[in-house]
Amino acid sequence: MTFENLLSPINIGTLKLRNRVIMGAMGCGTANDNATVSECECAYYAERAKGGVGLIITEVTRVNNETGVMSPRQTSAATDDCIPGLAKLAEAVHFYNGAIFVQLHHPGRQTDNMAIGGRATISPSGIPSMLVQSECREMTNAEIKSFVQDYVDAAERAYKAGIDGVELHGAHGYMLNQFFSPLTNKRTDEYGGSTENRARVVKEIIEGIRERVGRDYPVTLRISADEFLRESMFPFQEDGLLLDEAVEICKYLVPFGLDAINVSAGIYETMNQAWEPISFSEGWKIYLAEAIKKAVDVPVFGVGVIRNPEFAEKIIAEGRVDGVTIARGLLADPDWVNKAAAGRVDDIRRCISCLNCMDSMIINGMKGEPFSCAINPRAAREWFYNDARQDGNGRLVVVVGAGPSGLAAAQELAERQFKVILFEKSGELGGQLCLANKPPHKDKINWLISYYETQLNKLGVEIRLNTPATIDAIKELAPYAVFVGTGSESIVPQSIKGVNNANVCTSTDILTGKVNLTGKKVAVIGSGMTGVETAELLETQDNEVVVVEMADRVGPDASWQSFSDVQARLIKFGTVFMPSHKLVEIGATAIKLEKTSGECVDLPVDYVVLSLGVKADKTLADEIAKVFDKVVNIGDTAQIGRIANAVETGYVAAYQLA
Ligand SMILES: Cc1cc2nc3c(=O)[nH]c(=O)nc-3n(C[C@H](O)[C@H](O)[C@H](O)COP(=O)(O)OP(=O)(O)OC[C@H]3O[C@@H](n4cnc5c(N)ncnc54)[C@H](O)[C@@H]3O)c2cc1C
Ligand SMILES: Cc1cc2nc3c(=O)[nH]c(=O)nc-3n(C[C@H](O)[C@H](O)[C@H](O)COP(=O)(O)O)c2cc1C
Ligand code: SF4
Repeated sequence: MTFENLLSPINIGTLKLRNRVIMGAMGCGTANDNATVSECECAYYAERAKGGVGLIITEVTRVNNETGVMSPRQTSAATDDCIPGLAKLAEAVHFYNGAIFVQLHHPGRQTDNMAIGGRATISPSGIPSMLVQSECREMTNAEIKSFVQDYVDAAERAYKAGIDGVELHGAHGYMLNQFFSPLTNKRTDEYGGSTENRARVVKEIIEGIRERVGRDYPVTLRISADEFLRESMFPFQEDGLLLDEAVEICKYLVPFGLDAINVSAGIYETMNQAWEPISFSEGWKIYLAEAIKKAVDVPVFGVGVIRNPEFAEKIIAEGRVDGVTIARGLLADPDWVNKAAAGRVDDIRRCISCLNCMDSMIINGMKGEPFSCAINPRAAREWFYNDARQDGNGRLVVVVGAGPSGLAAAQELAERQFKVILFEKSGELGGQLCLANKPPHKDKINWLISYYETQLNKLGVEIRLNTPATIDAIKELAPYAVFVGTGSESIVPQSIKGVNNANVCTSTDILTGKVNLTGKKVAVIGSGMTGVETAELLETQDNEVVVVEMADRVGPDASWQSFSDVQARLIKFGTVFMPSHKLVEIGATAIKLEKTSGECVDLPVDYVVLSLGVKADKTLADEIAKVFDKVVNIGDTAQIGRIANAVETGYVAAYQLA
């Protein structure tokens, strides 16, 4: 397939893009402490420009440093001292013939009071976000006029810096979205009421920018064309902004000087519709962009789980959208466009929608560190891992274990031109990925397994399947270094009476199909991601499932988005959740659970599935460490974690091998 539509140029106003792929904005947390653009940020975006993307949209960029702050190392365009950094960024992207817009943003009510110096957040009607729950107050009419000027001033700074255009962030429940939406805008002045009044603030921003920098400077709008409140786990009593009205807003605003529309969906309380967990299918919300495209005469871009060039090509060829916006796909693989153009589709490392990037944006953000990608350890770290050395000189490295840590290590070592022999005791690559792909809706995990399989074969890694590594076998090879990624195994606490009974197994047994249950009443013990995903598989196999959790809430350590996605489906199945209950004894027909109060209850069940986490078996690792000089433990063998930990430890150790 040649992707002739996807790779054909398109104009956004006066700006000609080299193809129809836009990199969607992602909060990356790579700016300097004073919110100016850093070298790390330039390298991160430059890598995507080098990878061939048509247009890059930066992360949410502040237009106001007082009420408009979201996170510590977020880029700002709110003051003139930001102009030199933005100019450097423009240069870095232009060097690779790319184009870049700054996404101008104000969070309104969707930020923490502490992030804005303890102030109340501001929004059109002072209604607090149910998710963020920050104190919030209504903006005065004068404040709105000043806010418009903030946007105009920031756009002028981008213009002066040589940035190619600006995207007004009117999506995802932030300030401009708060003005658009009848949920958050109950004003009775000229900025509230009718659709036009609710869009007025953006009209004034566009007019102000046009007055300042002329008609030719590209200005686009990102809009959540449906807030999906009906899908929320929060108790909304109204519909918020729906597609029909979003279409009207776009029709109304375009004539004031918008050059393109970038269509997304969702607000914080419906963030699974904004940045989707693994269960959402490719391009599921493209129909929103399609509807807007029918109503306006400027290019319209659609977003959401676009992972394959074939899919992107198809929706453009069918005239549903003018181009695609890809966010996480370009985080996971900055060379997505170049690989598609070269017909190397199999080489694309497709994003698996695990949302580690979003979780890390929040957690790392608090520590002042950039976000990260579970499967691309260089993402937002291109500045640090910038040395593509080929210095292995054929020296032999043995990698033990073909889980994600071993696979990532083998790939980097082979790229450095070490000779790699990979021992795997099972008959397939992937380690626990071959369990992670079994629950419903998790087939994207297979993309990662096949990516590594393709890469390792191309790189000439010698893969020895069905071959447990032994000290003797490794000794015979006299390796320069040994990497040990033997993973982990399920925890089965012997302190629980009856844990070895015939009616007890682990989630691994269910996922591998070693134990097949149907028509049974099953207690899944432990409500981490593996527990609830196993529960879902059991529900699809016609079992009646109870999830038992010792902590006072289910999914205590799980990522909220991914967990709530599975939980919502389990609720529909009728799964019962029992937090604050600790398993103490297993009998043939019932289990004994201890409540936080110390009281014990009996729960009749046929079968018990333990999902109590994993522990590393380091026996082999310890033996290897005694015999060989250069030994590195990676993945769960080094530290129990998830894919992100496995891939990062494998890659970094291979990158650093001296
Ligand atoms: C059901 C389930 C779902 C999951 N879902 C997710 C998810 O959605 N997202 C996420 O981030 N993480 C998920 N995880 C966790 C993730 O899969 C693990 O964190 C990751 O696989 C750990 O990688 P690893 O390389 O350290 O070890 P493993 O994946 O455990 O791989 C170790 C490999 O070493 C091999 N091995 C062991 N001993 C030897 C030996 N002596 N010789 C040769 N080979 C040996 C094993 O056969 C295995 O293939 C899930 C885990 C499970 C069980
Ligand atoms: C970590 C992360 C940060 C994001 N930050 C922004 C942002 O700053 N501005 C924005 O408009 N959208 C943001 N988004 C949404 C993405 O631009 C995109 O719309 C969404 O992830 C769905 O598209 P994808 O499947 O191609 O990633 C973010 C998404 C993620 C995962
Ligand atoms: S962290 Fe996960 S969701 Fe985010 S870009 Fe990487 S693979 Fe995709």
